[in-house]
Amino acid sequence: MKYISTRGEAPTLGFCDALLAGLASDGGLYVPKEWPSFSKKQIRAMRGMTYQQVAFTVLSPFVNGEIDDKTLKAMIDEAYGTFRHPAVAPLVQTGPDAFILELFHGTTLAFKDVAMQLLARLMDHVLAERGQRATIVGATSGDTGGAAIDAFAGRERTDIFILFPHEKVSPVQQRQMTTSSAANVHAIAVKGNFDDCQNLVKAMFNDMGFREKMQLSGVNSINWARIMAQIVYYFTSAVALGGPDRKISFTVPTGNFGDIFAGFVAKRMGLPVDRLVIATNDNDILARTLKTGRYEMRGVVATTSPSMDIQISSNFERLLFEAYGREPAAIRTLMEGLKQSGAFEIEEKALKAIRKEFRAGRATQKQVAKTITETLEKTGYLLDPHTATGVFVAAKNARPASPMVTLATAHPAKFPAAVKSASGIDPALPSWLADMMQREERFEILDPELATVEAFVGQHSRIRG
Ligand SMILES: Cc1ncc(COP(=O)(O)O)c(C=O)c1O
Ligand SMILES: N[C@@H](CCOP(=O)(O)O)C(=O)O
Repeated sequence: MKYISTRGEAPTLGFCDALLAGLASDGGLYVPKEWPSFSKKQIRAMRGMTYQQVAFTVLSPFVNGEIDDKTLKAMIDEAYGTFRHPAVAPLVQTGPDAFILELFHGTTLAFKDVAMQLLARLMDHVLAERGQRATIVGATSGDTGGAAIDAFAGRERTDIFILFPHEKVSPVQQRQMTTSSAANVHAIAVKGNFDDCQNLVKAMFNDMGFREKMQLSGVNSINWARIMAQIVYYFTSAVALGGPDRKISFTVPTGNFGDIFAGFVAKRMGLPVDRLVIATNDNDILARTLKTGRYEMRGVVATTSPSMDIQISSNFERLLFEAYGREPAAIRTLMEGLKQSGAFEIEEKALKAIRKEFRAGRATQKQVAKTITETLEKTGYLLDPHTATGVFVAAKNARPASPMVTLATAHPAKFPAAVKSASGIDPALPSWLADMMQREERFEILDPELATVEAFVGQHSRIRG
């Protein structure tokens, strides 16, 4: 399997090189040259497999033998051995056809752990084999940062720098990033929003001198391996509900479009998926885009689901690439428009292709709070605000007698203020995080300027700038 850039001007890479590259050198995102596919018989054979076995089956075609099977299996076992639920990603039924896919049983209580625990092991392995080191830079609206720091803390071959929006993440999210005692971990509070953080990370990658000198690598979902690992739970959950012999719908709380893009890939790989529903909060750029065909940035508003307070939805570029028939020139034009004017129009044919695959809806903060209250009253299930966004939108897009799975992307204890105000319940942190709010914090506050951030990374990475 080879990997190509959505902008068509970066070298084609194998799996291990794409893994270390993160962003392509032309500013695009790597995608597999073709989608591997499974027959119904092969998908049926996943019934009764463990999560780890399905992961190996689904990921193997992407890794393509660049890591031997025994080593890959061991990494998968170790990564998912860190999860606190034996099923890794269990399903909970909350209505006759309504299901919640719990993706928060990892160490930092968000779906990011699913991919990040594997990514850290994959990177470590490839760097060790090559005798290389890497400087990892990442942007977070709250969850990716904690998951990445947990997965990479103390690793000998990597230094990790996580940029988060100052005073715009929940206290639990912040402390998951700022209380690590590992010397290779650096949390940076940027005076700006998540889009500023993400733009700074992309700008560091696009500064070729800095990129090469620091041997930059990325752990955001711009890195193909993140998406790859997230495809697995679409297969495990669909198969548990009778797939591939009936179609399952999924609603995904969406920000950077990585998680739902993984669902799109699962469908491309042969999984019978009925509806794929994008759920946004008040930062509804994706819902507006599907309705109007115009991707248009507006100011980010702070909501009770801060991890989805995003306007520049990176992985939408991967979808555009598919919708435009994998034509990189078209993607270059669209992305140039976004850079110049903060907007672009999607041509009719591509928009039709997107609308064929996706639906979208938005939940206001009031609707999110009401969904938390009512779901608790009706089912006894306590939702976090991101998942509640999904549950609200799922209800509007469900079909009678057809299973709808909403992805539960975070544990309610990560967002206690919003959860308590809607439900009256103060969700407790699990035992391993119980002293989190008492731990000492260590982080740097920086202006959102490329030179400032590069100088900080250059001074503190063990690969000296
Ligand atoms: C809790 C939570 N839910 C949903 C999302 C949205 O996921 P994605 O960015 O993959 O669309 C994020 C982060 O992006 C998140 O942290
Ligand atoms: N919500 C995310 C934003 C970054 O998303 P990623 O999936 O591209 O890493 C976060 O929690 O940081």
